Amino acid sequence: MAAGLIPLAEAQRRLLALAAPLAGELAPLDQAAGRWIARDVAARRTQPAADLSIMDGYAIRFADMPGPWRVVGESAAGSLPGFAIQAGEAARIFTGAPIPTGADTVLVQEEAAREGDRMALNGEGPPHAGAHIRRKGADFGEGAILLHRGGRASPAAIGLAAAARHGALPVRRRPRVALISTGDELVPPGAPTSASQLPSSNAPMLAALIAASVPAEVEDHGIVPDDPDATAAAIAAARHADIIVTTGGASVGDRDFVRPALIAAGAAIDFWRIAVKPGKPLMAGRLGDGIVLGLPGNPVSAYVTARLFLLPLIRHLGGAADPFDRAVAMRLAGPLPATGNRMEFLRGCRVGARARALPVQDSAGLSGLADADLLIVRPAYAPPAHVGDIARILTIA
Ligand SMILES: Nc1nc2c(c(=O)[nH]1)N[C@H]1C(S)=C(S)[C@@H](COP(=O)(O)OP(=O)(O)OC[C@H]3O[C@@H](n4cnc5c(N)ncnc54)[C@H](O)[C@@H]3O)O[C@H]1N2
Ligand code: MOO
Repeated sequence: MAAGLIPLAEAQRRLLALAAPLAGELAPLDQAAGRWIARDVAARRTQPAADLSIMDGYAIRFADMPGPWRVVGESAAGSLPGFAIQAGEAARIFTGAPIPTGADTVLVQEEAAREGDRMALNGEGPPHAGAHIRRKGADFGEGAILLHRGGRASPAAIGLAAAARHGALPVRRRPRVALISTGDELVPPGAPTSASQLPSSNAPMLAALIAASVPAEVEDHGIVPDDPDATAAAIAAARHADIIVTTGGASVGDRDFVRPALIAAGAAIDFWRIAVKPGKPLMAGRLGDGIVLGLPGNPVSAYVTARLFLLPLIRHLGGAADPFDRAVAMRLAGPLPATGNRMEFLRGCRVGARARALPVQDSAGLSGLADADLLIVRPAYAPPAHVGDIARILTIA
């Protein structure tokens, strides 16, 4: 591996080792969605709570097939039938209604002919005893562990929690993320620019990436000029955050003030510079109770390192058991050159079921990043790849 550059997996491991998941709190279901479960959650009821009809029709005894039957009552969702059926009797029943005692099968109404309290078979009838009944406890029983610590409160998990009589869920606090953009050349998005200036695109891009991906409270601390005092002041103003993210000023130039400013503020830098392209000058460390993550200034480098480090760190602090994006395998639609001493993340597009790298791979090229719908992951020191070879892919939403 390249001298001094930390391999991706080691850097990711070291970053997550810098801090433990945040405290848990009980959040109402609408506040819990998308966050991670802080402790196992058990069902507070059995679902269904009784044997229920899956269809509109008649509750019967299968032994009485093929009828006819005398209809002796009705069962609708929301109340328990206060009667039982005997031999030769049926009960009108609706979807979701409890099965009366004595009945063991539901005959769907499309296969029944009714006249007054007489009902006869008008079709094939139920195939077996127990047909069209959802059994008590078929979904879950009271006391069963339904949601596990470290799992995500997905939309389905929120529905499951509600069904299990939980109005709130134990989840981790949302990480607070402070974004600091550094560079004399930067102006706020939308402001006029001269030939020596450019709009700061990293903070809005990162805020949007976080909003689309993970639960977090994001604060944009704006643009800081390339100046040691201004950089120190910006870091001091962001110290309450769980994660301070800087972009730019992370490389080796004389005007790269972020690392010295962090060290002066008391940060313990754990690593700097990784064997990843784009994204080499990534820096990570601890500052007080928080984590500082210095992303490169080049916008594509900032995006890629945010995907590889910032989102997993937010998930880790947020309590996720599995904080990393999973790569999927796809065949290549075009050849790729050999790689050098860094692992590469190439911007690419789907071509049918295959992946093709875009022709220009500039780490400042936002139009290419916006066109891309995937990143092709290439190991360091890989030989050229050919059409049809299998590659690892990270998707871009
Ligand atoms: N002699 C060397 N020079 C460079 C090296 C190196 O190893 N030796 N590494 C290069 C690599 S790789 C990268 S990536 C860049 C990253 O450097 P920095 O993180 O210090 O970033 P800056 O120099 O401040 O900016 C780089 C580039 O990105 C633009 N930028 C910065 N912030 C923003 C923003 N918020 N929005 C939009 N664009 C931004 C900035 O204007 C620069 O053009 O260093 C190489 N150099
Ligand atoms: O690490 Mo840099 O992002 O390759 O341009």
